[in-house]
Amino acid sequence: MESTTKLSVNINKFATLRNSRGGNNPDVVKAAIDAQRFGADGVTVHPRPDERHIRYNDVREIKKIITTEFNIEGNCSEQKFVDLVLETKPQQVTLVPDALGQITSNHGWDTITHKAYLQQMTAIFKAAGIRVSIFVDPVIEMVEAAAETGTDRIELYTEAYAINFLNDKNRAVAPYTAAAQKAKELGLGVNAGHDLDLHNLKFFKQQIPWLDEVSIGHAIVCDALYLGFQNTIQMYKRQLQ
Ligand SMILES: CC(=O)[C@@H](O)[C@H](O)COP(=O)(O)O
Ligand SMILES: NCC(=O)COP(=O)(O)O
Repeated sequence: MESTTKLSVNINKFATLRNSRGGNNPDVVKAAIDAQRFGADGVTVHPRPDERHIRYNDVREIKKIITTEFNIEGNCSEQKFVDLVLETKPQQVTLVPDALGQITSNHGWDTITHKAYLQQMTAIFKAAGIRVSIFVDPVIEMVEAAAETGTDRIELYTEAYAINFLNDKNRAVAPYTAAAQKAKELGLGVNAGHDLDLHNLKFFKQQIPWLDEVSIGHAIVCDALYLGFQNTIQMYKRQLQ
């Protein structure tokens, strides 16, 4: 039997648009409420220290209206991020090794080099009842070392898949199916995200039917400009069936 893959809608880009003009339009709390109303299985935010999109206070406000799953992504080397996660207690925290000022996420954790540190951080979040997911490239050794941190899940960084899908989808997905298979053998859940879209999502899910969750933001917001937010969310949900 195929498992259900959850769609968590990343609303960072609503905040980017709001911040470009000041004021509160679009309202990111409303975006989170509507995403859930329109069928999203969860809401993802990725606050960064410069608060250039989602602000720390947005996270507190969004937490109040979450009825599905709240996933907070970010770099746990920032104490402010750790404090925010422990204060707001989302269902899931995704640990992403972004450098300061990085335009968007561009690599996963080196779980071998940073294993002891990730063990320590994973234990802190799990003690607070928060599921932990570690953002990794689709490399078997990184998955194996992630499993030794005590994390519940990994999130596969899918930018390379999205780029290579356009040339050769089977070759593009091969490292991801291998990494996801290894994760499954090691008892880890598997999430995925970054540059997933209406073209490449269905094939990814077909190749990794046990995928637990995808978090998608940029493409959903771009598609919503033409197709509407509700319709877009429903279209993405159908790719995961
Ligand atoms: C971890 C990951 O791949 C996404 O969270 C990505 O970083 C989205 O963030 P931006 O919307 O800031 O690009
Ligand atoms: N974890 C990935 C995410 O939240 C959204 O990434 P993207 O769809 O904005 O590239």
